[in-house]
Amino acid sequence: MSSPLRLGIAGLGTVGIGVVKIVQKHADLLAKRSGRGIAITAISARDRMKNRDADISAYRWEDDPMAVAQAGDVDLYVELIGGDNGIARQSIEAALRSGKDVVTANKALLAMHGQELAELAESLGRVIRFEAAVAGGIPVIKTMTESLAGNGITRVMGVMNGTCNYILTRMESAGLPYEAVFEEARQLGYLEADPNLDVGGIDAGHKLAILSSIAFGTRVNFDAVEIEGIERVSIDDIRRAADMGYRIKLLGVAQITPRGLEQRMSPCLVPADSPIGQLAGGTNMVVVEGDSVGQIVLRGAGAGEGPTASAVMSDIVEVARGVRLPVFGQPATGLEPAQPARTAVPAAYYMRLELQDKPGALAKIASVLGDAGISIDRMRQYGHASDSSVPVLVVTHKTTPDAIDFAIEALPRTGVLVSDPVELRIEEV
Ligand SMILES: NC(=O)C1=CN([C@@H]2O[C@H](COP(=O)(O)OP(=O)(O)OC[C@H]3O[C@@H](n4cnc5c(N)ncnc54)[C@H](OP(=O)(O)O)[C@@H]3O)[C@@H](O)[C@H]2O)C=CC1
Ligand SMILES: N[C@@H](CCO)C(=O)O
Repeated sequence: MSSPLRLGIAGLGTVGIGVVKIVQKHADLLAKRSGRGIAITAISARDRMKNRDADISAYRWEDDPMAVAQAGDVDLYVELIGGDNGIARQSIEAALRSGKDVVTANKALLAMHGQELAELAESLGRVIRFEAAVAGGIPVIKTMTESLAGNGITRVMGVMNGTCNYILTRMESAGLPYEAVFEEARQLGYLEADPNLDVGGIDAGHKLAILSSIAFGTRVNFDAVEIEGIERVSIDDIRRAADMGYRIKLLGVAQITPRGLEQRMSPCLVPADSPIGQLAGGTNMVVVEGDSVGQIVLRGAGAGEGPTASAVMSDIVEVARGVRLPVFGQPATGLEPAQPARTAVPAAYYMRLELQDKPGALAKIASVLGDAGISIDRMRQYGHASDSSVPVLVVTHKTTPDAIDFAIEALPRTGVLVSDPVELRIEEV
């Protein structure tokens, strides 16, 4: 057997300690599968005195991750600190320049600076692997770069933020408003330190931008992702959508169109009986469509110690085996800058309107939709919300986002709405 692969791990939080535990628990199995031992030599985190839930006394402690990144007795630098810049980025660059390969779970960093890092790594003959960065334990990066390498990818979509999926499914099952479930998620420790990364759709947008790059051979471009979070999803919409056979999911969709690359992360309605509609709690799902393979559906835990460390370990074993792949599946210098395109693919839409209960109100709504070129598929009026208002639901036939924008702007001018109209795209999944 060749000499062991020596790891330097920076970041000993949820994921870092998970990796330490697997290295310790499965030393023999990992050595057999890799053809060489896997040994931790150096570690770093902020607080040396913290109880780590694993015995780390055998490893050399460094206060500064840069010392791990540049250590002579480290072959592979495992960055599990996080953050889209700062020490995570500096230490990865230092490790590459010191002749080390890198494994990371850092989706924010890859979404923001993936292209520069990939070019640096490849110019130095190094690899960066990041299976854990998208959908935690689900092996989507390897599936796309390796197993689907023979396919033209036509569409990638999925639910890629477990916290948002937990909030949305819990709102429905418990009949609780968004604010109450958000607080519950905070108590359970599901939210990122900055909760807006989760509920604002940013974390999921990072993941979608990474997948787009691999799928379409384009430079990762997070700024071009159209993002809307789940904050405006109300319990009313969840109930009404359910009545009509739908569930609301924070859904990411990326596809190449003749106008350019569409990437959007937004709350959408999906059929309740579809695989995505059935996805409950913190679970993730990624759907990839290829021109030869058809549709692939991957489902599993998108976060947490075990699942995320499992994905990190798969990268470590890949490096130990001597597998060397370009960061985004093809040489970084050959990745095309994609023309960003605003979503224009037509879809059906759900609209919830709170109307004054008076003669002619519905006719005015129908007239605005007609003027916008929107055809109504289904319309349902509910019991009175108050003495003077009534909720009306509309499901449109397929129409364009531009037509919907036109209608949403025009509807308040009818003078029959008692609150702002709500519209959500219905995605075919
Ligand atoms: N948690 C999850 O389920 C998932 C996480 N990820 C990604 O994995 C990475 C790690 O996440 P996670 O383990 O949850 O994060 P944690 O917050 O649990 O851990 C972060 C670790 O980094 C250490 N750290 C922070 N700043 C510094 C610094 N300046 N110098 C040295 N060490 C530092 C912390 O030290 P100390 O412990 O002393 O405070 C801690 O050990 C992130 O990129 C995250 O996005 C990806 C998928 C899922
Ligand atoms: N905050 C993320 C963690 C995993 O990336 C989520 O909820 O999915």
